[in-house]
Amino acid sequence: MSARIPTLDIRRFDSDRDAFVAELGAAYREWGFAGISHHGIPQALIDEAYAAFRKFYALPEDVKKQYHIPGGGGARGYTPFGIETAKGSKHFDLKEFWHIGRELPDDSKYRDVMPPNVWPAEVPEFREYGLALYNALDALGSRVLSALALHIGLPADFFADKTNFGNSILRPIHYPPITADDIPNVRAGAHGDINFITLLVGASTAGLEVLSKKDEWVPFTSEGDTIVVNIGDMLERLTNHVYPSTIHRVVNPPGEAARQPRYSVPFFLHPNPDFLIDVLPSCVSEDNPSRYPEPITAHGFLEQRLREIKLK
Ligand SMILES: O=C(O)CCC(=O)C(=O)O
Ligand SMILES: [Fe+2]
Repeated sequence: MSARIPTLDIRRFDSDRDAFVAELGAAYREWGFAGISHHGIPQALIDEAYAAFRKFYALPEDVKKQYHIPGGGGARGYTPFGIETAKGSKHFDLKEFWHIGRELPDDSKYRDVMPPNVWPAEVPEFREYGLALYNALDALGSRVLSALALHIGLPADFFADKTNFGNSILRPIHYPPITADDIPNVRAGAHGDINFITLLVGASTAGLEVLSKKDEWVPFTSEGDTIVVNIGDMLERLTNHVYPSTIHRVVNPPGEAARQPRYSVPFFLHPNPDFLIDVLPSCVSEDNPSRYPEPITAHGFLEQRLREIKLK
């Protein structure tokens, strides 16, 4: 495998399925990351959503803080600068962010663990474009999961009824300009994502780095319409590490470039809260015995991890 993270054209999932699934599967086994191009999400939607998110972050701090929900674990609304801290890190990340969750009817059985969204009144279009991007990435994520399922001998629709009420989050992030010199903090400390898979749209400003199997940091800046898609800890656990949740970080740019802000929008695709993460039999072998004899619900796993990153 080359020292470059592959990018694949997802239209081949329809036109050239077997080869596409094999190549995608190989990329994820090696890197836990791949680029996905030709995904069909309109650039206009991505641009409109980014414009709305930027407008929000340009608001005064006291206005933004009105949308912070104390004790809410950052699940919905705004989380100010200086809170999230990568697991095991001494220094908080240099970012502020917003969480958009799934829209559910109030009588949904998942309502107790998936609270309603909040929306910033100052940016009325935030809701429309945020939800449209949420739904588009949810649909794209389902296609990637179909390919990942086929590659490990599961039916293409294996994940459909396990993610249809997934506790997924769209997270517009703002990394403000860095004005202080010699700070120990980085924009995002080295971490693995918690969820099934993450789809990162528009990571076109440099900074994202992925830890290779040789323990080398490999920059991954997407080009054109490419969306970066990586495996999270829940899918790593379910697949007994066949699909690795790869450590990544966002580094501070050198010199003057640090004075530029960075925006990015990951979509964390989660399973349904009551999905039981129990190692798949097809991912257990003599060479790779089960690493997790005890199953755990997706919600139980999430709670544990939120405490570790200081959001709970
Ligand atoms: O901003 C980025 O490019 C990556 C963000 C990230 O890794 C995360 O929020 O989990
Ligand atoms: Fe991440």
